[in-house]
Amino acid sequence: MAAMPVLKKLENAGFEAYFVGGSVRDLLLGRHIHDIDIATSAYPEEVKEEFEKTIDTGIKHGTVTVLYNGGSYEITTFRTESGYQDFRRPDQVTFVQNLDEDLKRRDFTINALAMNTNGEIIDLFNGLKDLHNRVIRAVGNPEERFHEDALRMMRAVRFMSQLEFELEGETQKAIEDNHELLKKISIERVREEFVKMGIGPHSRQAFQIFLDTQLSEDVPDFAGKKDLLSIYPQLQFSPTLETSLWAVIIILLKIPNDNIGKFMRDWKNSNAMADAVERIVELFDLLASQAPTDYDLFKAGEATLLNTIDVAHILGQPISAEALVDRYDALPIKNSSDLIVDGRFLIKNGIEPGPKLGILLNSIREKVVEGELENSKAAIKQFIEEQN
Ligand SMILES: Nc1ccn([C@@H]2O[C@H](COP(=O)(O)OP(=O)(O)OP(=O)(O)O)[C@@H](O)[C@H]2O)c(=O)n1
Repeated sequence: MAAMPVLKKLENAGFEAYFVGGSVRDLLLGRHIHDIDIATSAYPEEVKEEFEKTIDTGIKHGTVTVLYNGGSYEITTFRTESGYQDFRRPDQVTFVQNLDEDLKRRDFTINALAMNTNGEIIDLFNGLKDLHNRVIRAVGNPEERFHEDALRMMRAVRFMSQLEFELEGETQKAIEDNHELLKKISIERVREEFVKMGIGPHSRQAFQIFLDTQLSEDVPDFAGKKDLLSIYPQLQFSPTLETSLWAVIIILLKIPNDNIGKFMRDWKNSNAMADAVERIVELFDLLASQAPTDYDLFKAGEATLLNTIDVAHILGQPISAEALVDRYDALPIKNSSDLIVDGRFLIKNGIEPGPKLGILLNSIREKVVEGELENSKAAIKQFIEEQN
């Protein structure tokens, strides 16, 4: 790891230092590491003495950002948090001289792992076992962890979705019992976790837990809308882009067109995001008003990065995967680039490369566009054989 020299530098200066949190978890899962957090026994002033380029990111909370060898590292003094205010951020930070106390204050076992300069993992709460079994479990008493920071309940469902993990029973129960604490959390912080959940690979499963635990009832705009939102976990495929996620949510919640801008602003989205989402919703409105063909659904899916089946589902015209696959081959084409075959297909079917091939391909395209020939490999193959 290119970050190792940073740990070694702190160690050489006589301090303890460990990689902690998400980077250790993601390293062990083989995931991309985007932020490297380091916990150390050194106080912020001592960290600053060791490195030339530093930024006082959160000096009161013990965090200094260090720029070293082209990388950026958040170095935080071992700490516990005591006296939480409004179930939000720690009110008071107490620096401690050992790693154990620091790890104890963390949210989930898989986020409470540390790694030292020898690459050894410090695992006080069986985080490795939970990583292996793909489980999100609160460190220690889940109620306490959620009272310290209620956002952690959203983080639980976000990690489920992002990492494709299950939620451990006691942790889930504590969310069910304490979901109302989420009301205290700012929409900006909720938004960040909601979006990560919504575009993660396991978002439908996580969304189901978001609804089942009643967390959704404590989120503005979602309260009392469980019935409408319950379509989301039934989608065949989940959004991979923020714009698609918001469009799906707005369509499911039946937000009137005039209110989309306000809804997007209330959720602290940018104007560009709001505009993009409005365009997607307009497309859905258009389709809903004109009995769309399979082709329209397919193209709308392409435009919104959703699955054709989901586009149909969201429009209230459910179609099964089997039915769609049966009809897929026969989709009429409206655009020449949608032809199901190309020159290589003609060559494979006995047409010599050359001008004749080009002419034949053009005439196939014209016939398909005119609806005289089915856009399927079988029909086109038969047509080629008839021409030869
Ligand atoms: N409400 C929170 C937020 C963070 N943490 C701890 O601080 C670490 C870093 O937090 P953060 O950067 O927000 O999340 P990551 O776990 O690193 O995940 P990612 O960066 O992938 O979002 C977490 O791993 C966890 O140990 C916590 O205990 N409670």
